[in-house]
Amino acid sequence: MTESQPPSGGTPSSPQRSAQRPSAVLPVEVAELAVSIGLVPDAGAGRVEVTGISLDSRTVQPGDLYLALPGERVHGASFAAAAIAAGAAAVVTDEEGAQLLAAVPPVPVLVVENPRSVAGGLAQRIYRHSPVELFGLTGTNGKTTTSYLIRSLLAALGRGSGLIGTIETLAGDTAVPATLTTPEATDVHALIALMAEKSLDAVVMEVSSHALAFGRVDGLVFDVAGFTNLTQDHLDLHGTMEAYAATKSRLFSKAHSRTAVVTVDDAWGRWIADAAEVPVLTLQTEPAEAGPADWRVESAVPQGLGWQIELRADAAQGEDRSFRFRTSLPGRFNIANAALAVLMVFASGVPAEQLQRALDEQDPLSIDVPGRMQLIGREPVAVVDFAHNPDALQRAMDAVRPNRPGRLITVFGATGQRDQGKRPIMGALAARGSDVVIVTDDDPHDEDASQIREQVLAGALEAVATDAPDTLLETVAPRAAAIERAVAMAGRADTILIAGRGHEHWQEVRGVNLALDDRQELREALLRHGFTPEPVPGIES
Ligand SMILES: CC(=O)N[C@H]1[C@@H](OP(=O)(O)OP(=O)(O)OC[C@H]2O[C@@H](n3ccc(=O)[nH]c3=O)[C@H](O)[C@@H]2O)O[C@H](CO)[C@@H](O)[C@@H]1O[C@H](C)C(=O)N[C@@H](C)C(=O)N[C@H](CCC(=O)O)C(=O)O
Ligand SMILES: Nc1ncnc2c1ncn2[C@@H]1O[C@H](COP(=O)(O)OP(=O)(O)OP(=O)(O)O)[C@@H](O)[C@H]1O
Repeated sequence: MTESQPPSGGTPSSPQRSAQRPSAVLPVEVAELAVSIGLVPDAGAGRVEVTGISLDSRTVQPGDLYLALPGERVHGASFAAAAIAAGAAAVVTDEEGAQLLAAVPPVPVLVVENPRSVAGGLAQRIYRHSPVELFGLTGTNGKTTTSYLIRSLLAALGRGSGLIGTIETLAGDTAVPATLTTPEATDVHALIALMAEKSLDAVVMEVSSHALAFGRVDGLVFDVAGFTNLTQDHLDLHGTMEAYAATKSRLFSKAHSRTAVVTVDDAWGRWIADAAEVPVLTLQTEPAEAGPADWRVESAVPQGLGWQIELRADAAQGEDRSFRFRTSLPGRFNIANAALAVLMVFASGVPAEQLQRALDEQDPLSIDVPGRMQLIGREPVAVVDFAHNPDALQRAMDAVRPNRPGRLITVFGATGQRDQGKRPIMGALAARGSDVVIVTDDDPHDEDASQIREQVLAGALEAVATDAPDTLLETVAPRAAAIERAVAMAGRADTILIAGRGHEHWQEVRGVNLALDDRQELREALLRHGFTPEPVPGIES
């Protein structure tokens, strides 16, 4: 099965502010919603009904409840008039928002201390839906890959599932590019209701640490929650690794899950497993880290670009049980992703024999995941990968490093307005792990791109000055030109790794989304230099 169509099958473009909603929502009285958030409704509110909820005036539909949140940049109440003009039937805000509402608005206004904290509960009440099984994944790296693997495995078991994640939301035959990894609570509940309406059996979703910090999954209880790993990222939001881990661990509280599978290859995984309030199956995939675990990867033998894997239950589990399966995905880390996918589906209650049969007969873990270790060329080996934090970059380099004569040429940059501390670390890792490093732009957002490059380069230069003296460093600012440069210097025996943007079709520079797709650029550069690229699903040949 291949999932690498361009989202929506349409022309790749910037993500749209989309409001995917179920088609039929029974109206709910504002008075009932007011009571649910601890307010005493005034007399008029009972007669007003709502059929949807949005926290963005630009996605308000007639009959919506508009949730006016205090933002980092602006208060949502500034857009209440626009929301009401678009058909909002009522507004929920805080004291500050209420002050900002210009005249007396023509719709009921509910005032609460923290409107974000009521978003999930309100959305849940508005979009009541029939039950669907929920799989939720958290961790620094591997969420997207593992969620595609779970979805493919569920399909092999004859179960249709929707997907909510970094790349896109998939609801039946509809694919919409994502703006956030985990959408806001208002949109998450609408999406799940839409998927239930489409008679999907399950929803697989990525739960970012931002989602847990900002209540985006409030009101959701995952039947199976999964943890991949925790390494440095997002410290701009969390401050410390301890705070980052504590935020992740909220997924494993009784409020958010029923059962869990936790990868315990790193100490943070052990910490998450110990802190969990729900029953946990622990999974160990790195043989070197042998410690107690309910399940462990017994063997992983390279096969093609991927792996043949055996996953075995610890004897203490009572039964001699194992699963054998293949994945075509390269890189040692994909052993962990594949094993987690299998165990999460097993933990959902699928009988072991049925699961093994689906693994044997349909090879469901051999799929393409857009922009994740995607092979664009074989001679030179040319790979696009979404690695955008230190651990992912290290693992991506380890996965593609040539075991033959030939150099590793790594092209990457760092994103603006995110965890600045990781920039020099990634520069140093790249310099130590590659023969040539080309520092370029990623998503500078509103930051000065040249300063970001300098911070990356500072780490790389330090590594060259100390323990990587032979590594060649270059800076080529425009990303397309950096890819061209990498291909221009490559011979057939070399390997090119383009890290960072993966599946994305644009680059955000000062609020403007500029069209750019690493896979397309790399493909075209290979052709220009007389190499033969691989066909890439969703990318024009
Ligand atoms: C840091 C963060 O998460 N910020 C989120 C926050 O933005 P903000 O507080 O700056 O909002 P604002 O621009 O001040 O606007 C205030 C309010 O007015 C509303 N508004 C604004 C403009 C308008 O015309 N109409 C309108 O109604 C906004 O929807 C918002 O509710 O509230 C917004 C609306 O809900 C979010 O879109 C926004 O996410 C931004 C886009 C973002 O980039 N978040 C990233 C960091 C994020 O969440 N990433 C994670 C993890 C990714 C990973 O693992 O790599 C994710 O789950 O995607
Ligand atoms: N299990 C893993 N351990 C470490 N690195 C991984 C793992 N899985 C994937 N990676 C690396 O991380 C990159 C991102 O993978 P993926 O998109 O699956 O993770 P993610 O958690 O969804 O990340 P994000 O939330 O940033 O989208 C991959 O391109 C790869 O380089």
